[in-house]
Amino acid sequence: MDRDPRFKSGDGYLDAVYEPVPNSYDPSPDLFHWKKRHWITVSVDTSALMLEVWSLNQNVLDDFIQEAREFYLKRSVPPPEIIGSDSLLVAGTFESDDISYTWILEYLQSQNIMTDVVEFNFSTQQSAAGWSPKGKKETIHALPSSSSVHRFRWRSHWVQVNLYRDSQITIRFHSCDKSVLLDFIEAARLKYNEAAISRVNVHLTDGYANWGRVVAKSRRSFSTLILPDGIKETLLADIQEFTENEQWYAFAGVPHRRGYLLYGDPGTGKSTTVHALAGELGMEIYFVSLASPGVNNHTLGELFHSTPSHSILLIEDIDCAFPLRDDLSDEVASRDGYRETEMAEHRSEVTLAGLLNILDSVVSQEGRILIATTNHIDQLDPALIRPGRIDVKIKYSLAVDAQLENVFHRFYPGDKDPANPSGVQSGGGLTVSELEALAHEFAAAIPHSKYSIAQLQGYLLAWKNNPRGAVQGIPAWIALQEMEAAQAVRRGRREVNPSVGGDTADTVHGGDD
Ligand SMILES: Nc1ncnc2c1ncn2[C@@H]1O[C@H](COP(=O)(O)OP(=O)(O)OP(=O)(O)O)[C@@H](O)[C@H]1O
Repeated sequence: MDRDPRFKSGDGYLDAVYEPVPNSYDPSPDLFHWKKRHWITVSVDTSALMLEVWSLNQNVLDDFIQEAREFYLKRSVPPPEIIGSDSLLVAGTFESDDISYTWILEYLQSQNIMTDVVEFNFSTQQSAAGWSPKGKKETIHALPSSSSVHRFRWRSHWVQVNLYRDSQITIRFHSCDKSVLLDFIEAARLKYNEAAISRVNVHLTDGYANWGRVVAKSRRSFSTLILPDGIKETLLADIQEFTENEQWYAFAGVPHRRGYLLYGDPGTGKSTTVHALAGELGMEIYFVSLASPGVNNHTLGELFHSTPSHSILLIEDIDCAFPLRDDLSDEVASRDGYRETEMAEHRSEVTLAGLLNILDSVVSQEGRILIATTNHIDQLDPALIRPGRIDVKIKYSLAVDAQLENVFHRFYPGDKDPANPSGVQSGGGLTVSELEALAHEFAAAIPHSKYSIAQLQGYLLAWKNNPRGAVQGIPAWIALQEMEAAQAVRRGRREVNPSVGGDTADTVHGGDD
């Protein structure tokens, strides 16, 4: 008897289909009493199973199949391994160069499956993905080695996971309902975002135009950023305003993109700002260095294109990428011989024209936030930093008054400071007003606009828990800095002109007169 399928596939499982019995079918049947009411014979051969219900009521067979189906759905034994991809079951593949791979990997990790795995690949690379020894700080993490297969129950469905080492995950559901797969992906994405609240993910390029490895860094509080008043608040508000006003951009016919340039002396907090901003805004950082091998106009275009919106594309030290003009002229080169050598070392395959094209390109993601950093804004071509490409420029300077006091307070917050609930670094047993006075003294003893926060932090690290010592040690430290700076200048001169050799060279010059 050939009948239309009767069972609905709302749960995603295949419908039961009634087929005519083949002529050659002749297995020896088994008879059993179902529900103490109906006799059923079952005949099984290698390819088919035939049921005969000893009743004139056709519903008995339907009921029996329905019950078998429910039994199958609820069973605790995993279904057989699914091999190949020609099955009717719904499947999804996640490649390691896409962020969804990380969502799925971390989600699988959180589901506490793969307990039967005995072969691992270990890595000490910083990452949130992978299995770490329980209770230990994540210094090492493991992934099941190549081609492992795992089956587990997710919500009411059986799932099969094929993990191909570091490159691909395939998920197959024992269902043909696509929405189950989409629900699974959404659950993984939400879980990932939840966990990301305490960290910032930095995506790095794999050298072949793809975003590859993800480095998870712990989130840096915005309050630890020490900048002159108003700078960080203004920057944060500007980005928030940008992300919330997509419709305005569409209405005004302006591409929904924004570029920021953070420029200024080394160690003044440019990279730290990007890191803290990403944490504050719940965004991920996509980091590319234009001077990296393999990064050229083509690969950079691809990377721009595949950077998701609502994330930060960070280009650090953008000036290292190319000389002032693509054709570095003699005039520019001779202006600063030292710089010429530095540029030759870092010469990028990305050209200025190429970068301008990419920045303006229509294939660039909408909602893109680009942040570039440089120590040498004067080396950048004006075309690169015109509005539309770079909309906001922020200067980072060496530490001034308020910053000096601020960095001191960060190191010695005082035991009772509410901003220091952990009490990690104390105020050395001093009262809040004593620490205030020392912070003033510290700021007064250091010349303004001469040292970076990074330098000062380096100094203060040597005086952990000893704020008085830190203030008293300042004159000696400054003397040391000045001596080192003078030596560096002499070394720089020698590199440009080897005939100039510190004290000896001065004497030679003296002889020339
Ligand atoms: N303004 C700042 N606020 C808080 N920490 C800072 C600040 N400036 C520097 N630091 C500290 O100094 C270190 C170096 O800072 P960062 O890398 O952000 O400097 P940078 O301006 O990006 O330097 P470069 O131009 O050399 O890349 C970081 O560890 C950071 O903690």
